[in-house]
Amino acid sequence: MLKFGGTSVGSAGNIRKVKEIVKSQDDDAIVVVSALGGITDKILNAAKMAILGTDYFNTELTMIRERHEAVVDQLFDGERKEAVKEQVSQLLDELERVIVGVSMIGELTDKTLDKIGGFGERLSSYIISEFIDDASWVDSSKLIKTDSAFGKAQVNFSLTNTLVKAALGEFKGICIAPGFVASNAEGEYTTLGRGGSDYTAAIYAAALDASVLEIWTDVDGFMTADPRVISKAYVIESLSYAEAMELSHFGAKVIYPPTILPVYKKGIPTYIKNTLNPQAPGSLITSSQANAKDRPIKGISSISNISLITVQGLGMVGVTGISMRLFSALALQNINVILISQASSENSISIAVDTGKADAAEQAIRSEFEREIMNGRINKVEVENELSIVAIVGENMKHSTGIAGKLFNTIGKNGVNIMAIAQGASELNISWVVKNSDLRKTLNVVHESFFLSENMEVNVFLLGMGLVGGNLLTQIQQQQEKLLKEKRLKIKLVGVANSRKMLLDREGIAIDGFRDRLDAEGQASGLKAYKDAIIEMNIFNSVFVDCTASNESPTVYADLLNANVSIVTANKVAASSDYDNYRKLKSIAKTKGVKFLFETNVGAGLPIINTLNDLVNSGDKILKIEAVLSGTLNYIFNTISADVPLSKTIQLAKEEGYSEPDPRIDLSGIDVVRKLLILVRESGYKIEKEDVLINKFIPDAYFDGSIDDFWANISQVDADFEQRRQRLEAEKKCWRFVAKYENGQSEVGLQEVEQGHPFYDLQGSNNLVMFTSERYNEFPMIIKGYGAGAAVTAAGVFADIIRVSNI
Ligand SMILES: NC(=O)C1=CN([C@@H]2O[C@H](COP(=O)(O)OP(=O)(O)OC[C@H]3O[C@@H](n4cnc5c(N)ncnc54)[C@H](OP(=O)(O)O)[C@@H]3O)[C@@H](O)[C@H]2O)C=CC1
Ligand SMILES: N[C@@H](CC=O)C(=O)O
Repeated sequence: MLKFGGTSVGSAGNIRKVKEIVKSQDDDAIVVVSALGGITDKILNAAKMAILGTDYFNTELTMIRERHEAVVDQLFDGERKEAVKEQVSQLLDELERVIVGVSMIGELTDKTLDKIGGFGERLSSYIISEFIDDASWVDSSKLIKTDSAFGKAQVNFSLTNTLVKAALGEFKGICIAPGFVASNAEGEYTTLGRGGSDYTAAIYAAALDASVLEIWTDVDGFMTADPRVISKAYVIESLSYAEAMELSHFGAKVIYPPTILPVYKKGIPTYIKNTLNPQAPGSLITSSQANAKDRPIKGISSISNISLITVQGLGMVGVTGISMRLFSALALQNINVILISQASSENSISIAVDTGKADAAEQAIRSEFEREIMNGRINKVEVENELSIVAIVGENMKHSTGIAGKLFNTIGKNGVNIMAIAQGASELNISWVVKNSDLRKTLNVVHESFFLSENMEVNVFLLGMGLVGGNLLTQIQQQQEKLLKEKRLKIKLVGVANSRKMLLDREGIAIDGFRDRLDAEGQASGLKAYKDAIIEMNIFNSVFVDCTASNESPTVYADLLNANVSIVTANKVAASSDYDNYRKLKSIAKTKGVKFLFETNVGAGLPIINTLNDLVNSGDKILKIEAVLSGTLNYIFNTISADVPLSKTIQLAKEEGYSEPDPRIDLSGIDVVRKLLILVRESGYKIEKEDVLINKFIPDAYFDGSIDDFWANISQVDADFEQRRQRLEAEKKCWRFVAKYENGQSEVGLQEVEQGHPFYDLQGSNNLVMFTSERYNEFPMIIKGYGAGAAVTAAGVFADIIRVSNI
């Protein structure tokens, strides 16, 4: 038993493929076909136009005729072509007569719609039966008998089975049959519902005890999720009837849901195959038990444009019959309830319905419970629109504990609000309601967290692509493949911005040539615009990476954290801002389950903050911090000599990429104050920058003007410094800019350090931190190494980004 859908028969080229597939069968075959893709919509549209009294229906009819004639022209030659055309033309004339009739009497009943709705299948099945040599044709409308519920008739299976068996039970060869069409006891046309051709094929398959049913469509099979939303979705090799039924109900439009029941009852294996890619293995639906090794969930599906109606009232508690009245009222209005969720207190019940039916549903409920609403026993009938239902489906969920916990934890961490939840006792399906705007993110996060996808993805929004940001991108580019291969971690750049422009692409921005693309395609930016765009994009596992030295960029952190975007920052401004702000940011991150990481704020790529956190978290108490924390200053004091004056060393530190974009931040001691503040705070103490004593070594006057003034004047201090340097050299001492915290006292300043002191041999731009703690007391813990430089800093930022992924 084979069935080909609208796209599969949508053109002459595809019909040729259908013929090849059918001919390659080594058994007898009944082949059910849909109308040429899009034709049924056109027919129904023509009818609707006719009743509206517009002539547009003629245009639709002409297009329908031309499409069929073109297919016939391409498939047939000579006399055969003329004969087929003639037959097709007669069917189209008949269709036209009915539609003209509709236009004349101005009435379009469900019965008429059923009469004309099946013309597409009658036409396509006739053309294909003529095109496949030796194929016969059978009229499904004579064999599939239904009641008279025009539009979505119910099949009379006992009569249908008898008729199908009588007509085709002994059939040998290839027989083509139209899908979708049926008839009632009076012989009037009925139809099986949109998508009903699948159902037709399943009805034939079950009646004839077919060895297999193949549904040929335009996708490779049931996918783990909608591939238009989740690029990593892949084909599910095999699934049970129950799983297929659940997935198709929840929006996976691969198969028409009623199709499953007849084949399930007879245990007929059913394949979903792709006509346009026949070699692909497809999906197999069988009754075989789920394999214990299978993933707990097979697929994720969703339905959009849902409304949630909540009926609430203390007067509902313990009152029998409320649910019965609610659902009867809806059933009377022919309203399908897609999801039900009830609080165990019985104080409220929420139902999800198609938004198109929401008004009618609300009215039905209000009128059914008019008395209870009047007397206050029911105090709320609330309708929320623009929602979606998401469902995860898998037989193996019942063998795995913690699925729901993991599911809702992951969704929650990504800031998606769940508005209602339903899970059947069979544990085959967990469904929940989210806002339409959260749908894409929800699907991605769920797909990812259940490892339906091979890789974990972290989506990076970068701010600032100067020295550190630029190096970071190069490192990501170099390491991307290895991380993907060995850690299954995909670092995806989805946004870049500098102070002028931003470039955003949820599918990923190639790092090669991104600067040119930012210039050419980037939109005008600003911090607020970039932040709003990030929140608006609402991408799962997002991280905002701040590689600027901006005082303003930290002002967007709180909003981003609140929107469940993690922050990784090389910028020290936030963590060294007011203590309350620092605490607030940490607290939002904690509440939202996202990360606020700033390891590079102290010692660049050195593992200082993480080590400090480990000490404190494991119960140690920091008693004293002594540190050289400025790469720039250490470099300056290691480089200054009789030949290289102070002003030149500052310039060199900038060129080496050690200094802040504005080196006055280093020279004034502000950079070290920021770092000390962060260390003291991370040690668990409250401190503000005003609490730190600064002993400056360059007079304030040099920092007051513009940066150009600074560069123009700074050489004035060279002579004095050279004198002081000579004295120091004679005393075999060196300068170190030291930060110190002890007993609540904090200070930073220039110190003259003697040989033998741990700071004395600190070379180049290195940093050194000594933590004296309760545990590391007699011998303090020392962390030492490069404390500045774009490459090591970028590596530290990179490590923080990887930390966000928790791998
Ligand atoms: N160098 C080092 O050793 C270390 C540096 N850091 C920190 O790393 C950060 C970056 O330093 P570095 O790479 O040297 O700086 P750069 O000056 O080289 O780069 C800064 C980048 O930030 C962008 N930028 C500046 N202001 C804004 C803004 N308001 N909005 C958007 N983008 C902005 C700049 O863009 P535009 O060109 O448009 O102005 C530029 O792309 C600093 O906070 C520094 O303290 C931390 C540890 C060590
Ligand atoms: N400018 C800073 C860079 C690292 O934080 C320094 O010199 O240490």
